[in-house]
Amino acid sequence: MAKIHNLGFPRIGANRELKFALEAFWNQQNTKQELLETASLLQQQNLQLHQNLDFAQIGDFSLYDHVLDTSFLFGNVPERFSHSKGDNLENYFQVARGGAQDNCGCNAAAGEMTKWFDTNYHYIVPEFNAKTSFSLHPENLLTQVRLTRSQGFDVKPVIIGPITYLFLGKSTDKTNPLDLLDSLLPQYANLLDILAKNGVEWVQIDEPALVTELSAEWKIAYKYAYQYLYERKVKLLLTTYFGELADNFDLVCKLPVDGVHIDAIRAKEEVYPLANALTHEQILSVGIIDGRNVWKTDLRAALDFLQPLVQSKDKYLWIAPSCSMIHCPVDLGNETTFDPELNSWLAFAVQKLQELNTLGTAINFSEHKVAKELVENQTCITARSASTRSKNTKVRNAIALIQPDWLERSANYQERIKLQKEFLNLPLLPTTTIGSFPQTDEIRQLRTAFKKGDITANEYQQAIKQQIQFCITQQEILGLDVLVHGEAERNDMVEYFGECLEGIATSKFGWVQSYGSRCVKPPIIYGDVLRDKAITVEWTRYAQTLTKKPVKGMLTGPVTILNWSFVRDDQSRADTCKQIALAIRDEVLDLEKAGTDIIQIDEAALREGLPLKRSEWQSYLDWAIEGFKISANSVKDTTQIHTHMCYSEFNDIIQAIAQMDADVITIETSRSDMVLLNAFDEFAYPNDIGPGVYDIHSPNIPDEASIISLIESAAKRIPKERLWINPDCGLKTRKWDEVTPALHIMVAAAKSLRQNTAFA
Ligand SMILES: Nc1nc2c(c(=O)[nH]1)N[C@@H](CNc1ccc(C(=O)N[C@@H](CCC(=O)N[C@@H](CCC(=O)N[C@@H](CCC(=O)O)C(=O)O)C(=O)O)C(=O)O)cc1)CN2
Ligand code: MET
Ligand SMILES: [Zn+2]
Repeated sequence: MAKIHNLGFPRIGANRELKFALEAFWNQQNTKQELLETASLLQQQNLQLHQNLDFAQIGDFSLYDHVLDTSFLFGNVPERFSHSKGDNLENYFQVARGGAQDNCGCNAAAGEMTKWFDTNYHYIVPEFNAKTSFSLHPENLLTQVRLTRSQGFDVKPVIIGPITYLFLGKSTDKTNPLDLLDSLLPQYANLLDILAKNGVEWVQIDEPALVTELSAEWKIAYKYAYQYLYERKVKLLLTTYFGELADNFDLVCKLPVDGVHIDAIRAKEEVYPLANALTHEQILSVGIIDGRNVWKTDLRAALDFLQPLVQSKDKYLWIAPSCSMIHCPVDLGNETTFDPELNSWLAFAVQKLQELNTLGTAINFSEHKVAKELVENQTCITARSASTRSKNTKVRNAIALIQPDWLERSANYQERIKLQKEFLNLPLLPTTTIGSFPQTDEIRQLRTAFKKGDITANEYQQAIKQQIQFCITQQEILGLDVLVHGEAERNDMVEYFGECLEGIATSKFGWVQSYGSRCVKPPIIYGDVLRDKAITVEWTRYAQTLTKKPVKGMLTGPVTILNWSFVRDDQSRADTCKQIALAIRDEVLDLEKAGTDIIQIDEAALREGLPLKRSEWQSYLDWAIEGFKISANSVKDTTQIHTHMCYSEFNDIIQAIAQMDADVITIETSRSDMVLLNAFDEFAYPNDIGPGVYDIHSPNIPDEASIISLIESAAKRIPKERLWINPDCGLKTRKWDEVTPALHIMVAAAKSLRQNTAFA
């Protein structure tokens, strides 16, 4: 009998119940009690969905972030929060969101946030330094163990493994995180023993760092750590996901654990070799259902793939999704707007659990028992591959006609920028913003009313135009130099383009947690991508009629649309990227025709999309950069192309960024005190740069002196003639009463430097 199990389930709720409960709690609109009740209800609902599995996992639920939970589990709370007067939960949210008073009475900065491997999920980065010590706080986990066991489930706690935990953290001094291993391991050992005492047999210990390229010291640390944890009273299932083990394959095979989970979607070729390399009694857990995408599993193909393992591993075979399903929307059953054909191609988390059950029954009992499910599944799979819906001749012909000279601007940057400066007549240190202005409740409610049919398209458009007008007026008053329309018409920078392009579907409830209470609805790219009509031109044109200052056209780039969507699995990402690039190119050229002189193409996810293994970077960068160039570089020399990237660290890809040849790039630098600009300086990056001068993720209003000092510090690295002044990122998550004073101060700082003869 093979066991079936899950690695993790979405916690946000099918209707984002957790998001609303959290935000109400933070706004003091509900009590801690109410928040915890919602959380416990969601956990109960999730538990019921796991009834037919061999285990119910716990520890995958989190009120904010599972990495932050791990930091609290091991007592690793940054020192600046140690004076917090609140209870444990308040303290937890302070680390997540900032705001508590630190030792000197200042607002303590939130823990840094960064993306979880190559997903669009963001975690709170553990902080380490020479003084870091660990202590065990397993109470929450134990409560879950007891509660779940009392309902008759076999409980499998999920914890992040010690090496991945250290790997994900950052040192705030020069301490090597691995130096902390000796003090961390006894706490893990304690935890495992306590879990054993509470009736736990198996613990899932997540070590996704094993799919990255590890240096010798990290490999040694793996051996050391698992030797240390060897022969505890619980059994360990070492879970790897998001890619191949590659160089770490032998290492994993030799670790003294009771079982290994492998991602059979992304590391399919390694599954049989792993089966052969493990001892017969070691569990092999095969992640056969894609936890990162929304396509229905080909159950026949899965069964055929598993069959030899069923024979050879017998009861030592387990079956699971490839990774935790937190990266998947919750329930396809809630969707009402997909047509039946598309709907029949899809599976969200709830449906993936059903697929898992079907596979389990087929393997453990007989295929007869699930004959109906298997036939239905096969019908959908065959129909999808035969469908003409995913192929569009118009798109394929257009791709064949791409000319090499579309990828390069006619004149080089030096010549272009001269023309643009004359044409646009901008001052030294031009001020601008990254695109979005506050997405107020009013704007969201408008959109919801429009989508529900409570207001007409015309009423909606008029109302959005009023928002644009308000936004332009505010920017005029603030004295910004290059304006934006504010993106009020967009629910999200990626979803919006998904809604407007052919070959891409958007869901109604397909929410996926991005960080904390913030969610996204990644579009579903199911076919060839076509832009059959202009998307942003009318909004931009309208905004430009309201002002004499230039209004930047605002687009999301092809790589970012690709990386933040669910992507079709029947053609390469590179090919899909090229199709989106053509669609964006058409939009760029239409904007230009409509008189837009500055066009920004956001590539926030370009760097984020780098493969986990460095050896795969170049081939990704080749097609990603090509995609950007196709979309951007066919414009006239006088048209100024901007791009924006958040999430820092450009050192290792600066050459690729230079190849994009955007006239201006705006980046996130304020939190690093402009140190990130060193990459641009050392590489002698030639084009204009707008290093973010204040952090939009914080509600704090920056002060003028600190902005001036950041600009001066930037000017030491980049000639001032090439500097732009802007915030770090878009302002959509902020409130107007935060944005107005902050931008006022930013503009004042730029003006004061222009007048300062020592500077200008
Ligand atoms: N795709 C994507 N990935 C990204 C980013 C990004 O901007 N986009 N930024 C980075 C950080 N991630 C972020 C992710 C989400 C949000 C965010 O603000 N999300 C919003 C949802 C945005 C959205 O789709 N809004 C809908 C609103 C839907 C809604 O909530 N409507 C209410 C209606 C309001 C009412 O009637 O009261 C409801 O349905 O209940 C819209 O504007 O149309 C949220 O969670 O709150 C911010 C940053 C990295 N990854
Ligand atoms: C995550 S990058 C955001 C870019 C977008 N133009 C905005 O201002 O919101
Ligand atoms: Zn950004």
